Amino acid sequence: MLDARSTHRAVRPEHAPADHPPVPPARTGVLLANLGTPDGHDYWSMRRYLNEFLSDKRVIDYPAWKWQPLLQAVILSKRPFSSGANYRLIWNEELNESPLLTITKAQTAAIRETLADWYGDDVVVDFCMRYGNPSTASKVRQMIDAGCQRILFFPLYPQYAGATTATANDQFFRALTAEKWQPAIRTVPAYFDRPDFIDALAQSVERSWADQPTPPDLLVASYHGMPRRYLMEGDPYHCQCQKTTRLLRERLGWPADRIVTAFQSRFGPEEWLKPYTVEEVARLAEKGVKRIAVIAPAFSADCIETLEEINGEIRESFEEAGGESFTYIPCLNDDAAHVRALCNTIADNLSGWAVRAESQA
Ligand SMILES: C=CC1=C(C)c2cc3[nH]c(cc4nc(cc5[nH]c(cc1n2)c(C)c5CCC(=O)O)C(CCC(=O)O)=C4C)c(C)c3C=C
Ligand SMILES: [Fe+2]
Ligand SMILES: [Fe+2]
Repeated sequence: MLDARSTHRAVRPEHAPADHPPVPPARTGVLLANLGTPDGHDYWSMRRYLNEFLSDKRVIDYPAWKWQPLLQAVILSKRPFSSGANYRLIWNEELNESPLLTITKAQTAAIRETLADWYGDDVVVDFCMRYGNPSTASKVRQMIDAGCQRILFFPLYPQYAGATTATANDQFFRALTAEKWQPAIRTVPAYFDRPDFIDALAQSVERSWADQPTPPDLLVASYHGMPRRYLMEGDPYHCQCQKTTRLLRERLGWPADRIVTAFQSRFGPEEWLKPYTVEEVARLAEKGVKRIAVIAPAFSADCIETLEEINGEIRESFEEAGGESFTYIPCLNDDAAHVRALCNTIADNLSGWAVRAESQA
């Protein structure tokens, strides 16, 4: 939804004949993007969503002649059931939507409110998904209808990956090909190394430590994985994840051995980035580590990979190997320090496009 407080009205230009289309006053759009969500956890909703997701060449780069028969005949006949059952465990029944959608709506509302204070109604804020709804194309259309002659596109992934940031940008640029009047465009790059983002992560760790009478022995930073081959072919995601851990550790003032980096969510037969979180937590427990906390710094919002995989499968792996206390530190979601860091990131990238009310005064 675009900003309801808007006073902007479309008008017909003075020179124009009666049938000239109305031209809305110029505005700037900020379009947030996250990964996606099925419309429901039933078989067909899951199949539609997974088909769109797993047919994306940025995610799975095998040639279509090799991959599509396997995807259509084997994977999409089974995975919609198993994934659907996992979604059912975490589904927001009240709103009938996935947690990722609920949280993205809350983030958007909080960012909209802050940017309205900073820029008034010249800047409109909305969100879209790469897969599923609301689609990127539908939101690009709405923004152009609302008069956005400039759009700042912001994929909500702290670290760059071809499978996330680049494919979100691809979809955005594809949507623009349908538009007669293409707005000026900027895309927001990875923001994992911003001090305000690292500070928001560190505060969430400090809160978790303060909440427990006996603090955890160590922190596992668990990032979504990807095939190791993608790293070898030039994807910087691995390095940006490692650097995120280092910056977080430095901000916390901790020694190197108090944080472990690991990668989760392996999919398919290839080797992925290692160590695998599910194995690493078991190894730690076998070595005698009794208390761990897990944080997921690659996810800007909790989703199936955090709520179900980390807090389910990975927790079980630790406990079965002898671990005693497992704390999951939630994603930053609509936490105030996170919203502030995202708004600062947006403001930096809007420089020269929009003027903040404070500096106008
Ligand atoms: C945070 C960064 C992410 C990277 C990097 C990433 C790479 C990547 N993912 C797959 C395959 C799957 N991803 C799945 C879910 C999923 N992935 C991310 C983020 C990243 N993926 C998120 C936020 C989610 C959760 C979405 C949600 O709706 O909650 C899944 C599970 C799909 C399912 O069964 O529901 C798969 C499979 C690959 C192959 C890949 C690297 C190339
Ligand atoms: Fe993924
Ligand atoms: Fe690296």
